[in-house]
Amino acid sequence: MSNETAVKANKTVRVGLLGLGTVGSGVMKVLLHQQALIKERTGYRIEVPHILVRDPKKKRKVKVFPEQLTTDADRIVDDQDISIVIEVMGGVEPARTILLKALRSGKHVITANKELLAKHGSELMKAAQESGVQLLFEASVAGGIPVIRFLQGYLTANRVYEISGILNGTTNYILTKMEQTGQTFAEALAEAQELGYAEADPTDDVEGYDAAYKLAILTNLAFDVEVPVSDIFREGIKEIRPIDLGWAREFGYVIKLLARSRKTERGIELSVGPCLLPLSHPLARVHDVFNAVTVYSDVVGDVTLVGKGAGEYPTASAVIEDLTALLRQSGQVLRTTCWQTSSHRCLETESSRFFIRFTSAEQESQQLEQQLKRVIAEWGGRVIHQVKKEALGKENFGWIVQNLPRKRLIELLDQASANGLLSQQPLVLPCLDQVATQSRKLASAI
Ligand SMILES: NC(=O)C1=CN([C@@H]2O[C@H](COP(=O)(O)OP(=O)(O)OC[C@H]3O[C@@H](n4cnc5c(N)ncnc54)[C@H](OP(=O)(O)O)[C@@H]3O)[C@@H](O)[C@H]2O)C=CC1
Ligand SMILES: N[C@@H](CC=O)C(=O)O
Repeated sequence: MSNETAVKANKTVRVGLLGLGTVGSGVMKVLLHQQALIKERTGYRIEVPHILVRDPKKKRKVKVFPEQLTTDADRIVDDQDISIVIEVMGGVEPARTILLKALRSGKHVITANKELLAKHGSELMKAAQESGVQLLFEASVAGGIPVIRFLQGYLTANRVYEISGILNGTTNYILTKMEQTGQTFAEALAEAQELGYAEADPTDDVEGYDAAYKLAILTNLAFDVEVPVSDIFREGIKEIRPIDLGWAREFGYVIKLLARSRKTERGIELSVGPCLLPLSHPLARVHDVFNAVTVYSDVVGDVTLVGKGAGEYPTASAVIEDLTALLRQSGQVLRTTCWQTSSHRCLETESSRFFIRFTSAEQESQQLEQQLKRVIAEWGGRVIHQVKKEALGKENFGWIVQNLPRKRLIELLDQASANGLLSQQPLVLPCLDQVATQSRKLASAI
């Protein structure tokens, strides 16, 4: 049915909503406030008869009728008049079971749940394909940025070689606040939670799991491989201190939690972790809750998409885009070649420069500095930037070391620690000075 015919026929579509937290409330508010616009553009009026929640008595951020709320998922899945289910409840179970049931009973599914997709995407996609319905998930990666649609629907004649991006809003917000306002990690995290950016368990954000789930989804779409999340090299930001952010800037860098997936001759390099980006890097200016994804492909070259990566409205916007795409019947044009398993090797991203921060034990500063520099030189490495700061009789050192692999640096610092020369856990972070040179080389071969 064309939009015009649908408008004339006053068509209504009934949607079941699973979850009424940050994202669910945003979805309801957008459906309410943009009702006329959505109807004008799709021809449909949208009704949400049932919303699944855990606690119907809880105070809500959006006005809903008590009879809309339910704790029984079957009221949605078994309702023949509901043709689309939106899942914004999070977690693996019971979301997985409910969505499989919904797909198998012929309902289209829209989800923002990256953990579920990263862990059970192939199972859900198979159920959708077998039932001839759509599984859409734009909101699962980078909030309001249309990166899923870009990978599924735009790069048909391109081969993607690399994806790198800031995929977690909470950690980008924390790092930005720690550097720009001097807030502590705990203060900045509390603000990110208050603003609705963080996951129900913020460990997922700060330990890099959330970004790893998103990277697994993007890798799947870009390279047609199913990557187990456990194969992704992952580090979080809990060890980053304001001193690291300050020193990085002194050396001409900014620290970001970067997610990277890169096709190489040896396999796919995948990593999520804090790293130093040169201030001239396109992602170095992406702050606060903003996310950015750069996709390197052979025909189009580099494309960077930037936007808000978390929060009520940017995420709701992506959910509603999936919904309106379904209503305009444009879901079918998307490539569905995702979640195919093929052989691949997951490797850690390599780097030729590392930032190290270490603290001497009392009275050991000089010996430590000399010993580390001697061993670094013996192993063929070089300290190219250095700074130090004394505090309470101990010396904090920040160095940029060139030409030594991470493994060697960790070995070196572990040895110093075993010899009683260090007083705290040291930090080792890669510097990403070169942007996708491998991809550029391959791209130029076409
Ligand atoms: N927040 C964000 O910025 C973004 C979130 N996402 C994803 O969207 C999803 C939702 O996130 P968010 O809105 O922040 O989460 P919230 O924790 O704010 O909301 C979750 C909602 O789901 C309901 N719920 C959770 N578990 C159950 C259950 N077992 N049975 C019934 N209801 C349940 C909760 O009910 P009740 O209210 O009664 O407790 C709540 O309404 C997650 O997958 C998240 O990763 C994706 C992009 C951005
Ligand atoms: N917790 C996530 C929410 C969006 O995916 C984030 O901070 O990016």
